[in-house]
Amino acid sequence: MTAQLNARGDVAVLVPAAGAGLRLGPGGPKALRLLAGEPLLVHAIRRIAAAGSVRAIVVAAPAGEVEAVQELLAPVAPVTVVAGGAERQESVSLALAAVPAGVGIVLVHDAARALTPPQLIESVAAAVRAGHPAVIPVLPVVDTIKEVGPGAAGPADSGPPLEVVLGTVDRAVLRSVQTPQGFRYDVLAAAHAAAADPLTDDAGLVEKAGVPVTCVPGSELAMKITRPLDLILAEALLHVS
Ligand SMILES: Nc1ccn([C@@H]2O[C@H](COP(=O)(O)OP(=O)(O)OP(=O)(O)O)[C@@H](O)[C@H]2O)c(=O)n1
Ligand SMILES: C[C@](O)(CO)[C@H](O)COP(=O)(O)O
Repeated sequence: MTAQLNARGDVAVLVPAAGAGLRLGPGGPKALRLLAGEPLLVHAIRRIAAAGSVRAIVVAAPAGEVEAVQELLAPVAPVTVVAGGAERQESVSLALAAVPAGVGIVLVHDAARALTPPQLIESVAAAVRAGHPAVIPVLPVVDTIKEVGPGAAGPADSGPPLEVVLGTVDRAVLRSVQTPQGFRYDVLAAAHAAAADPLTDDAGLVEKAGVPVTCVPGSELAMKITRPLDLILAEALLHVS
């Protein structure tokens, strides 16, 4: 059944879904790869549409797949589909240009975080609504983190030189960053308009503009499906998400 979005909602969600998924290996664009028989993008859109504040969804699809993605998502939820760009940041900018007038809050959410619960979408939106201009979900870093550099070359037949440790970073002040990342519409639009070099996330652009970015607790279910093992983990998580 097609989900209905909330016509009185104040949130638009941009879904960058145009990546190749090189780290996942061969098999076509990542957003269209199957998880339990359905494309990752379908899993992601279903969960976004279940978040009660969402009024509009704009998907940035791989350039050659716009019509196919429109057909794929039509039975899932009402979405606008645009062609994405060569970099994630460009895909987000192109989707931002298609946001309907009057939306106050924009969330940017990776299709690759396909199992993100609607509650996380709502908690990010609520923090923006409460007055924070930019909000990101984060998790603590669970491994010990080392700074490394190139080591000295070993014996001629021992392969490339191994890295050496330069120091141990204080992980207590580090966070692993997820999506959805939420912004006041004007803050995100200004940050993208001023963007020079591509960055890996939208909060990075907003930081550069000097706007404070606030953290809320993330979710293990919002893991990014990046490498082949992640697909296996995601399949195991489906019954709890
Ligand atoms: N040109 C791009 C690159 C990425 N993305 C999207 O940004 C999200 C996060 O990117 P990532 O997981 O790094 O995806 P890929 O770029 O596809 O992965 P890889 O680097 O392994 O190719 C994904 O939903 C991806 O589809 C996008 O819309 N447009
Ligand atoms: C936006 C993001 O998901 C935050 O963790 C991430 O930066 C996406 O891109 P990456 O190239 O996989 O870092």
